[in-house]
Amino acid sequence: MLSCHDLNARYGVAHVLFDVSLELRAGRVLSLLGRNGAGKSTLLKTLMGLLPAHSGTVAFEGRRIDGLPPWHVARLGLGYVPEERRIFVDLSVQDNIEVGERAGSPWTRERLYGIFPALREFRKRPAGLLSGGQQQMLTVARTLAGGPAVLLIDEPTEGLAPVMVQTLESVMAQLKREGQTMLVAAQDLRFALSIADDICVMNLGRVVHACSGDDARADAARLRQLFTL
Ligand SMILES: Nc1ncnc2c1ncn2[C@@H]1O[C@H](COP(=O)(O)OP(=O)(O)OP(=O)(O)O)[C@@H](O)[C@H]1O
Repeated sequence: MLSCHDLNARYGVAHVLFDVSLELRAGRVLSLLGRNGAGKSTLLKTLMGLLPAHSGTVAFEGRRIDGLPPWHVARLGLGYVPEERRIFVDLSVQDNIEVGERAGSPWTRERLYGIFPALREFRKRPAGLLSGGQQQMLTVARTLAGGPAVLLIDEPTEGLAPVMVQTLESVMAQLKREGQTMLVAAQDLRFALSIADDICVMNLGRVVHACSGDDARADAARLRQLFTL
């Protein structure tokens, strides 16, 4: 469904992604693991067209999308939840979701409220009054409201209290059960393993290991080693 091949990306003269290739299949969750600075965020930005690919290709549903502007990539069906939560703090929770809504999205507001009950409860509140974890949920819900075929999420558990991490984990598991295709960048090995069908480990801008989630869960110690290279 979404793939890249020999992707290279730079910030100015700094070469950050090196020949990255991966494939995300429909209905699956790919966890992109790597410690700080491994290149996960840069990869998501490059897939979205927020950072131009220096070389290599990105394809979505059989069509080249590298070189397209981010709004076009989003319209084709890629939804991006950046690491920093970009909610409209003065708008209500409901209005924030409405901003993301697109006609024909399978993720109707009622369905989203079913998955994120706290958002239903606080729907009239200004979004700026939500906790960090609830703001993270709102960002995910707003992106889903646009009906993305693929959801790209950057470090969803970063900076959240353990109880919120658990909530988010069960939300992501439910999204997965409902067939949402996802690419999830994470440093949290336990979280990444809990939802992954497939795993890619990045280090210093390269994919250093790729395997199935089942293989990774069977030998988490080896994965931890690779991950901390
Ligand atoms: N805007 C930028 N300009 C220059 N270098 C950058 C920029 N953003 C990131 N980098 C560098 O690119 C490399 C990859 O960073 P990236 O943020 O993609 O890693 P990451 O795996 O997502 O880690 P993190 O979890 O810290 O975001 C790092 O060496 C980082 O310092």
